[in-house]
Amino acid sequence: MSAISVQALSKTFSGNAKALKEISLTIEEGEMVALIGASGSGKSTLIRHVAGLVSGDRSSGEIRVHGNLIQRSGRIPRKVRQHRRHIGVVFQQFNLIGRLSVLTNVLMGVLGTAPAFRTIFGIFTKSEKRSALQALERVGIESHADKRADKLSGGQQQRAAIARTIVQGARVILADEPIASLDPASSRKVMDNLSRVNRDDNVTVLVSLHQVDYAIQYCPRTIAMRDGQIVFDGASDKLTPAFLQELYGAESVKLTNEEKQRETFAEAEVKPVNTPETPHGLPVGAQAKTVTPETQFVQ
Ligand SMILES: Nc1ncnc2c1ncn2[C@@H]1O[C@H](COP(=O)(O)OP(=O)(O)OP(=O)(O)O)[C@@H](O)[C@H]1O
Repeated sequence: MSAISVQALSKTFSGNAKALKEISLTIEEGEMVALIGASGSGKSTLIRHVAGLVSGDRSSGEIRVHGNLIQRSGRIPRKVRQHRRHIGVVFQQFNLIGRLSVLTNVLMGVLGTAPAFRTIFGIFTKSEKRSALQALERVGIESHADKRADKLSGGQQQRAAIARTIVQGARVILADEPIASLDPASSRKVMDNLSRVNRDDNVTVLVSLHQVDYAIQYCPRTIAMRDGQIVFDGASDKLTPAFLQELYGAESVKLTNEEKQRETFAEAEVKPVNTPETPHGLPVGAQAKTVTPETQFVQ
């Protein structure tokens, strides 16, 4: 049985052109797959549909995660809550509740398995706390357990979000641009953690990335999207410079000042990933777009 199966998924937002056009894909258990594509190509929309947060068009087929129906013909069944338990979601931002401790945020992973009153009042068992601490240890931030979540750096917050998926017991992690606003050193730590959970726990990971170099380094398989369609699905090392230039077009050279500064800073601090100079026609570690709050979905 596949970990993720998407059949003929289409999505039309009101007043907009189709964001997804008859997308079909299958991801097997234990795979780590990158989702790439220019801004607006449909990556976030696809991830949110797989997570069961958004429903597709009526004309759509179905989405299953580990055989469980997430949606069919644009309808999300009520039972989806049960199935979402096994799906960990990591977003670019807003992953944690800032005023709560890091440990409590990670303990939120037991939501769905513990009785509602316990999670509402923040009553967790010793063994739940122990497993949350162990998860924090696995992602290397156990010393921050008692801090307010909003006191952590962006990269540490992402690692806490990964720890939460571990506590949740997620069999699939959907990560939507988890490193888009991080410097290369933090990005690498987040990707290392995702990769470790994938390798050690056989958790399937689908991660959308703007940094093609990270996709190639961390994900054996890449799915590339353009205008709501899959235009490449295969081994990441088969991506060619010509294809990537075409995929990103002018975006590949459109770096903001902030990104340029981050790159300059990063070069001084750490060696970039895949050191060969722009092997895929993109600046090393560069983001192929500018992320703005407007590009985020409202949950
Ligand atoms: N809630 C929404 N309402 C209307 N249109 C939307 C909505 N969400 C996304 N879209 C549109 O759907 C298309 C795909 O957007 P999506 O955010 O999935 O792309 P993306 O590849 O994730 O881009 P980015 O990398 O900028 O996040 C875009 O044209 C976008 O404007």
